[in-house]
Amino acid sequence: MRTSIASVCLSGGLVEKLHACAEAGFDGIEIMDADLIAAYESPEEIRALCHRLGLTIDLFQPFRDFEAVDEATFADNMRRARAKFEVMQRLGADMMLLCSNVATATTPDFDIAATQIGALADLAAEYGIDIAYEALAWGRYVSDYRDAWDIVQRADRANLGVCLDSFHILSRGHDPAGIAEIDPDKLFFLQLADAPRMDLDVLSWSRHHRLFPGEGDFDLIDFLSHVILAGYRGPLSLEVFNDTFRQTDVTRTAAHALRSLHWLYDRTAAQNDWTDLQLDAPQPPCAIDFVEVSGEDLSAVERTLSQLGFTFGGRHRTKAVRLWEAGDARVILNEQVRTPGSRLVGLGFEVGDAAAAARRAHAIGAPQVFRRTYAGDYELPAVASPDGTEVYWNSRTAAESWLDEFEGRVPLGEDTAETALHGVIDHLNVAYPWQEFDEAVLFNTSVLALDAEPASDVPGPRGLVRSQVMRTADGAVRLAMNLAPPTAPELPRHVAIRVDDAVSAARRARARGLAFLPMPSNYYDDLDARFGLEPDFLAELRELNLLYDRDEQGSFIHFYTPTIGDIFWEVVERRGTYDGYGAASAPVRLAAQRGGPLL
Ligand SMILES: O=C(O)c1ccc(O)c(O)c1
Ligand SMILES: [Mg+2]
Repeated sequence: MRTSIASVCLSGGLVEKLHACAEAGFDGIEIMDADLIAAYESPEEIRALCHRLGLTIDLFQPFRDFEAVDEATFADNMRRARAKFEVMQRLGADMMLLCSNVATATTPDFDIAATQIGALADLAAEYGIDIAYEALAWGRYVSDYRDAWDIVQRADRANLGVCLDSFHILSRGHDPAGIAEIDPDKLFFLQLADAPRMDLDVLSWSRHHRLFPGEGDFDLIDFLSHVILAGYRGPLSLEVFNDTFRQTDVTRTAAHALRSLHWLYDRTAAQNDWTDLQLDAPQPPCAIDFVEVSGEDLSAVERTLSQLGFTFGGRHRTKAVRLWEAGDARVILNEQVRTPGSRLVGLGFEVGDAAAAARRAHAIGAPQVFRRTYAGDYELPAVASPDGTEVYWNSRTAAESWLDEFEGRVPLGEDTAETALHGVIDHLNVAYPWQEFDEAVLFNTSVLALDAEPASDVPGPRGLVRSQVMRTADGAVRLAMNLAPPTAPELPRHVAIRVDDAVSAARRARARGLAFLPMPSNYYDDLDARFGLEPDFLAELRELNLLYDRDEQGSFIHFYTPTIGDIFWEVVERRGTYDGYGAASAPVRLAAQRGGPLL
């Protein structure tokens, strides 16, 4: 599989973009005319640079508003075309993308369009150039790839074919099954982009909101299957118009872009049982094994954990690292760093095959993390997520476990076993700055093998907070992602522990002196209005600062600790088959965290 990327996906000048693409490992590039026009380097210099970097120029694009026009416009369009063919010849580019006319077309007659495009192809042939005709979703008379193919057939030139772009096809809901009808020799080029489902005019949607594969809602695995089964053998090229990616670090975006293609190709090959599969199978995690918090002095975190009912799980035999446990919820406190505060820096997953998970992650391009280990320590393979959080995998068994590295654990006595907190890590909640969010979604899909739930917007005191949960199908692992508002890029992270009885857990925590995040009294009046709760139950919720939600599947009781450093803790109880996160209470919680009387 050859990989390519349109220069429009990246930020900066053309030379910078070419360097970033080569460094990331792309095979080729689509050069956007606008990027060339704005460059001080001549076409010959760009050609030489691409050659030196080992990049092929797979496409020169776009050429616009050409076909189905009146005679005078046609003559001028041919003059324009000749000028661009001359530039392409100097560049050494041998395929031009022709977009369907969105502005100047005056006739819906496909024969006229075909005659004019045929003349363009004949002119291109003089320069040894191929024309790939693409139906833009908002084209005036041609907005469906099947119509573009119709016109290409009518024109019938050897150097004329179609360019398929997943955005234009899937945004309009056109069935990709029709790709099988196209002569494979006429499948000249393929552009791939994902996008979130949106209720927006298709032009704005395309120009601002395209995403890399795996980050949006399109079924690109199905789409790519159709294209490859139809016989396409050209490069897989990314064409993602997105305001964020055009403002972020070009090297990082290029690397991230290539990961999205590797992921897409791997999943498509796996779905079709193609035997040239090179990557290990994804390893969806079975559970969150631990979270790791670091800081030079974590005594305040330790106090909160102990008030919550966590018990001391031992001291690492060689490092300044301690373990706290609440049943199967494990927190590692790492004081080996010299940074103040406390940060959630790592998490561990239990998986079927940790080595396979790590091999796959590295093949997709996730950066490996090396941790200093000592003789007898377990080697947990790990990668760094885009925000720097370290993710560890382990196929822990009763016989062999990193837990054995901890000494001095306090066994639970008869009395403490009764009152200690006992649970599992239900979910983590992490906020991302706007420029890192989509990259994090792709990481969670491609490297961690999690699936995205539909995104939603939660009203917070500083505006809507985009919220997206990524999880395993069985819900055993859930990562809740928030898009931090630009004014608060460092929103605290939180860890939610699931227990069987959150009310008792809250009572015991309060008896141990835990300060809860206080909820406004109005919140409880509203709960009563919404749910008509038993007076005693409502009083208990109010007394303990508990939050509550209910839907057809069940109910949800939970509470929060105040924030320490940039982390806080949540205790949750899911009743029935409740599967949410108490979204209706989130605005109140966010407001309480910002202005609550104890903070
Ligand atoms: O938005 C556009 O104009 C545009 C241009 C070229 C493309 O390949 C495309 O998909 C869209
Ligand atoms: Mg396109």
